[in-house]
Parts: sequence; C-alpha cells; structure tokens
Amino acid sequence: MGDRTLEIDRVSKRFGKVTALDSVTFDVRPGELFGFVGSNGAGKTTTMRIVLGVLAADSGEVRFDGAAVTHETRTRIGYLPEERGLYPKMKVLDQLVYLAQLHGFSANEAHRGAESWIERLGLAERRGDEVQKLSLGNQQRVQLAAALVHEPDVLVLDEPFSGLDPIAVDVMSDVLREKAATGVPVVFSSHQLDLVERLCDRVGIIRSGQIVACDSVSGLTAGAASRITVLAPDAPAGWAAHLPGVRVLSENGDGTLVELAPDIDDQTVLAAALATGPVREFTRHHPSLTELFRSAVTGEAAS
Ligand SMILES: Nc1ncnc2c1ncn2[C@@H]1O[C@H](COP(=O)(O)OP(=O)(O)OP(=O)(O)O)[C@@H](O)[C@H]1O
Repeated sequence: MGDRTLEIDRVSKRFGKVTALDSVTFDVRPGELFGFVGSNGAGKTTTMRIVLGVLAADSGEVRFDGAAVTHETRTRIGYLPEERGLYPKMKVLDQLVYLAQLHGFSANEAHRGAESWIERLGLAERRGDEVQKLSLGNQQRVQLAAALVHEPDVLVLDEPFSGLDPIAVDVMSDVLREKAATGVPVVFSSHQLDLVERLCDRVGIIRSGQIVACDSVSGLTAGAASRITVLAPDAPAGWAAHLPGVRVLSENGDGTLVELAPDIDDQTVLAAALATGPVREFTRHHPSLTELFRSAVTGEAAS
C-alpha cells in the first residue's frame, strides 16, 4: 500500500514470559482518526513504542506509505509518548524550536512553526515559562505541540486526552480532526470511550495483546446484540418469551425490554407485539462503544 497508510502487520512482542503483543495487525488510513482502545496492560503502549522504534518487535513489520518504517522515516511520525518526554527546565518556546530544528527545520522555520502551534494550542501566555512550572494539562498541550511542530506525516498519540479539562479536550479534538483532514493518519489510545466514539472513524480493540475488533463504531454496533423497548399495553405477560433469538430482560408497566441476537430481524418482534394489540413504543437501543468494549474485553455479549 503506497498511499500514506500506516500498517501494523503481525507484530508480536514478548517480555520474558509475558506475551505483550500477539500478531497485532491493523492499519490507519490517510485522513483517518483511529482510536486504539483496550484495558490496562492490553498492549497499546507497547504497540506504539514499536511503531516509533523505541522498542523492537520480535516479529512482524510496521510500514508507512508501503515501505518498512526505518530510523530515517520515523522522523516523519509525530509521537506523543505516554511517559511524556519534555525537558522540564526548558522554556516552552525554546523547547519547541529545539525539537523542530532537531527534525531539520531552519531556525526561522522552527520559530514560525513553534509560534504557530503555541498560538493554536492556547499557550501564548506560557511561551516563556519552564515546562515544569506548567499545570499538567498545559504540559500536555506543549507535548502535543512537540508532536506536531515538525509537521509530521503520521500522528501516534498515547493517551493524549488524559488529564485534560473539557476546553483542552475540545482544542485537542479539533487539532486532531484538522490534521486528519489534511490526509495524515492519526492513531491515538484512550480510555475515554465516549470521546473515541465521537471522534474516531474506526476503532481497534486490543485484549491481552490481540486485536479482537477493528471497525467503524457503526460497523461494530451492527454486529452486536441490541436491545428494544416495546410498549404494548394489551400484551399478556410473557408474550415475547418464546420468540427465537430474543431474550426478555425485563417486563413491567413501562414495557418489555428484549435483547436480540445479532442476526434477528427486529420486525419479527414488532409483528409479534402488534399481534397482541396496539404498540405505543418500539425503541431500538444500539450498544455504546463502552458496552461493546466491555463485551469485547470480557468475551460476553454486548448489551
Ligand atoms: N518494559 C517492559 N518489561 C516487561 N513487561 C512489560 C514492559 N512493557 C510492557 N510490559 C508488559 O506488556 C503488557 C502490555 O503493556 P502496555 O504498557 O503495552 O499496555 P497498555 O495497553 O498501554 O496499558 P495502559 O492502558 O495501562 O497504559 C503488560 O503486561 C505489561 O506489563
């Protein structure tokens, strides 16, 4: 694939007896925001470190734009590491200029880039402050600026939203969307699944070092069980109990809550309800990403 896709291809990694990654495979396409989610210790950081070459894989390959990522081409990746990586005593502007120059920018270009990201990320009043004197959220903004200041072709961000206030979350989200809109593949890990659901084009779920789901949120949802609330006031108790592929979760004056197996047509439930008399409510609830995530990491059906 020579089209600015980031490909993680059957990457495996062991630490002693621990299999951290077991043939992890997914791709992040140009212009795509890809959410990488999984429980603590599932393998997200290890995957990202391998993409960046901070760690070597035992087997498998990472490619960008059709070619294996090398030490040289890694400079095209913007990385926000989980452990953060700023020089605490360096001032915000100096730090960003320095990092841009490390990536080959001239002093002028580096200053222009640094100033523009400082402005964009709301750090103008902090530009002369030492990083260690900033609040955690502002340090995170500087860290994002550091990942962006060399105008990378790929963005790999390890929990960029952790510790941010809602305004900073909005700024971060806008910047990631903008970068993706320019054709940059953007992958980020997060435990904030509502945010991932809102932002991402596709989501990969990793469990114990294996990718267990990878699709758009709607694609993941479509394959999962869904629930329906049916309000049929004249229906006798137990009216839905024997419908194939249907599980009754509750039944009371507010209606009957049923869960459908993924391949069951909801119209059969509607027809059965109508056969009992009028149907006043028929509401389908698709599982949220949080519910899908729970089912993917526990192996139980999503609800
Ligand atoms: N340097 C290391 N030495 C030994 N084991 C490691 C090392 N780094 C990671 N691991 C192990 O590899 C597994 C995957 O860890 P990783 O940090 O990639 O998970 P994660 O999904 O990023 O978790 P979190 O959400 O908690 O950040 C865990 O079992 C972890 O203990």
